[in-house]
Amino acid sequence: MASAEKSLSVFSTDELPDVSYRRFAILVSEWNTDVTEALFNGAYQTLLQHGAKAEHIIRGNVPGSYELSLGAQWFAQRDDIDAVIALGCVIQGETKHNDYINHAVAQGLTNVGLKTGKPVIFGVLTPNDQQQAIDRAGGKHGNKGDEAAITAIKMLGLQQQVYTKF
Ligand SMILES: Nc1c(NC[C@H](O)[C@H](O)[C@H](O)CO)[nH]c(=O)[nH]c1=O
Ligand SMILES: CC(=O)[C@@H](O)COP(=O)(O)O
Repeated sequence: MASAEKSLSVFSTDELPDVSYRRFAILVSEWNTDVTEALFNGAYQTLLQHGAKAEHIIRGNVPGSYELSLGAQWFAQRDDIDAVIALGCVIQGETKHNDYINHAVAQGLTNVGLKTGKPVIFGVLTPNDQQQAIDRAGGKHGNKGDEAAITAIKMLGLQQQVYTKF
């Protein structure tokens, strides 16, 4: 289902876990900052709205989305971080550079999650143009930052369920 058919900011909040004690890292790419700041604000506010504490949320900036994977690994390896949200915006350019970035960061973030066993959320927009990015960072299709925050919360709930013995 394309974002155009489903708002990135509309989701079921039934059965969300208590995250008042959970600690989150939010990584933000410094490319396309008008977009990534909107993604950050969406993610940050959504975490607060669903029970996370401001003092339990740490922000880190990376030069570009390609660096999100290493930044995520550094945070995810910390004992006091429960989940990492990686935010970026890679707009298609004239060459295939965006493809290489997107594939690298998608695989890189996946690998960090699998290696650490912690939720590492892919909050990277990969639009064809600036308008598509704006539409997904608080525009007509919602905010992928909101979606990334809810995804982190839901995965922590699943983790708690899985590791709670009968
Ligand atoms: N063109 C975009 C980039 N490019 C920079 C890379 O992410 C990386 O920082 C560089 O290749 C050095 O390793 N990054 C974005 O996040 N968005 C873009 O549109
Ligand atoms: C992916 C980007 O937008 C940036 O690296 C510039 O890309 P290009 O050189 O292909 O226009």
